[in-house]
Amino acid sequence: MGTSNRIVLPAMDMNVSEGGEIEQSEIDHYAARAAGGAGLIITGACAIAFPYGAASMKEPGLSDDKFIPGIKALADAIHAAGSKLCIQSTHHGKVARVDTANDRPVLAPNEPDYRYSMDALADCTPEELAKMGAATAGKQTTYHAMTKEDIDWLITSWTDAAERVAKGGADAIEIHVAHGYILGVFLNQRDNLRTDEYGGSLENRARLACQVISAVKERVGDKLAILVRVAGEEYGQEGALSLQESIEASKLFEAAGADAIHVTGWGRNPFDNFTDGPLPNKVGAYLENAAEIKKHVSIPVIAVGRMLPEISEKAIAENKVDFAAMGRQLLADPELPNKLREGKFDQVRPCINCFLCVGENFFDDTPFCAVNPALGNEKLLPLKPASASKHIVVVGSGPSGMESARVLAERGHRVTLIDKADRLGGTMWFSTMTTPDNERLLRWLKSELKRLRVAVKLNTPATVETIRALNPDHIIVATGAVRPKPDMPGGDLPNVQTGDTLRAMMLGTATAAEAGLVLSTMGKLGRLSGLTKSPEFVRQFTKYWLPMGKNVVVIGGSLVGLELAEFLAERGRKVTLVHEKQQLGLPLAMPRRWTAVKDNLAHGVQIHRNATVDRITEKSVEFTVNGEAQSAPADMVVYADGTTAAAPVADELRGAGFSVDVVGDAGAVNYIHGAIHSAWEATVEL
Ligand SMILES: Cc1cc2nc3c(=O)[nH]c(=O)nc-3n(C[C@H](O)[C@H](O)[C@H](O)COP(=O)(O)O)c2cc1C
Ligand code: SF4
Repeated sequence: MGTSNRIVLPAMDMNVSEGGEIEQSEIDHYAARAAGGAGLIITGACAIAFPYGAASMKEPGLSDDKFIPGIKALADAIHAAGSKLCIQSTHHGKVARVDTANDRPVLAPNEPDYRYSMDALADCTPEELAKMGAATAGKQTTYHAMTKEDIDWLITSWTDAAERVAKGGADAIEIHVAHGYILGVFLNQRDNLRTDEYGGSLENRARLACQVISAVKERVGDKLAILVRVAGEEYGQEGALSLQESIEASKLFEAAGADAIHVTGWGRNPFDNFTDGPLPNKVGAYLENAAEIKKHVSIPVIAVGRMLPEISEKAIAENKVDFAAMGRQLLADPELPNKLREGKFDQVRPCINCFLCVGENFFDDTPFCAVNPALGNEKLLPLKPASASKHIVVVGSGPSGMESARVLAERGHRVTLIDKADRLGGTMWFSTMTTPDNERLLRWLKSELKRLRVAVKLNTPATVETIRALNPDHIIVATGAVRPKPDMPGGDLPNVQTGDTLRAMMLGTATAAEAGLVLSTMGKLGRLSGLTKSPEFVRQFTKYWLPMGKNVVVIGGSLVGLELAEFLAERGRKVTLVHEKQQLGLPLAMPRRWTAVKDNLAHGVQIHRNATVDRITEKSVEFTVNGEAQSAPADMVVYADGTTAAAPVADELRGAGFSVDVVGDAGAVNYIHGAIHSAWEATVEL
């Protein structure tokens, strides 16, 4: 059931519209978010001049009447679900990869003089680089400085596109004046070096956007509301669009006929600044900019950028902004608005800010979601009840075990979840310390297990006897990976920890809260005199944190090692990261990987790539890079490599005659995304 409310689905391209035609799976995707209660659905970018100015050949087109039936089918589905439809309209300008792919010069105000650093690409695999460049392989982007005729063509194309949007029965059109697309590039003094009436002053730079807005208003203003998407600020380069300029531009857009301003953000370098904008790491990242713009216009303002429900509600109640757009959160849980309306806050599946969805955009691929396997496959929802209810035992309470238990219980099976540890969460519990967003997922999974009355038995190792006593019809083994000590000279020294021993150390005697306290206060002891009075804190601190010493060497710079290195360095340790490959941070999504590498360097982590460890001593790690022997001081060594899938218990149980499936890292190491997806696949039809 859709409804009128202040929650907006912002544009997120699905990359499925082959040849510009809106696909049924895309309609299902948006309709699910409308049925989930979002008041307004904004489509992903649609190309006004498709295929010209498109980012990909899978972007919906608005350039021909043949696209109107697709818009109509989408509008009907959204309206049937009780929501409103807005089509985002764009010309991608300098990021129009389709133009480069077809040897067409891309439109620009002028030949750009700004080239960004490509250093981050050193952390992409050859496969990723090939996929990223697939459409434009071997092609050189050339630019065409727009003439007055090109400008007239653009305005006409935009108004014709808007007319098709209106004929398709949509309620609104969003005109994109941000994210490095053509109108955003004209607005920016670093990109726009023109000396005619379209360059120079802010009024001149905003002229093209204003002309598009007023031409669209004149043609279809009685049928469509006009939203304008603008960056409240651009990050990563001095002299790029400032908040003050954005305020002035928004006033001009209002005067030109805009009915609402949608405030986003933009990082100037897609490799260095992507997690500043357009996809922020920070909660409520653009809210203050949106609030500031709202003070200067009289039309509604939409804020986006990790607008979590709690901050959205407050911001709207305080009249700071009028609407909250929630992108990734609605990918993770399309039912979020309905759940909030019904007071089921605990039931909202959280986005863990992993950037995997948008990572696919770099490859012109369809986004998938780490925590919502039904994204792009909405027909699978709601979950179908099991044809016969069985008793299923799930072994292991990491994300794959908990997700298996959740799906099975939701489908009507009787589920018992056992774990040898004394708490739920497996390695995810540990990862919540370095990656706090994972804590939200853990909390949600726990509360779902409670709601669905899954029987949880902790301190219960899976042996043939314990399982036999439970008498299950089927078993899901989700025991996670193993992390052996390093097989190298000195690998068994007491100063060497693996993910498993570190976890066991924390699990052994600390409660989650205590361990979290110890870790989160590392290095800040002097400022925490109140806490140091707690005997438990002193005990934990003395036992775990002090012996770690000042110098820590992390061996292995994949996902875990990279995040752990930053975590320790942030808390005052002198960290050296020794990594055997070139690319750091695999398999983190590229934008998050790039940021993590940058943050490690900013925190002073000494990074050695392509390094082979020769031996570990009680005080150092000796390694070789390009034939040169090197040494790093080490009071403690954390071995973050060598994670291996293994499920010996599955073989044992199969040998005893049980029916068994293996999910998560026990079957194939793929972290939270792999854990959730493999659990879903094993259970959605069981
Ligand atoms: C997979 C994906 C695709 C996106 N595609 C677009 C797009 O086509 N046009 C656009 O203006 N923004 C796009 N965005 C940015 C979102 O509209 C939104 O501004 C951003 O995700 C920040 O909001 P959030 O933190 O709520 O996700 C995309 C984001 C994601 C995650
Ligand atoms: S893939 Fe990750 S960032 Fe994207 S919506 Fe899902 S959980 Fe959030």
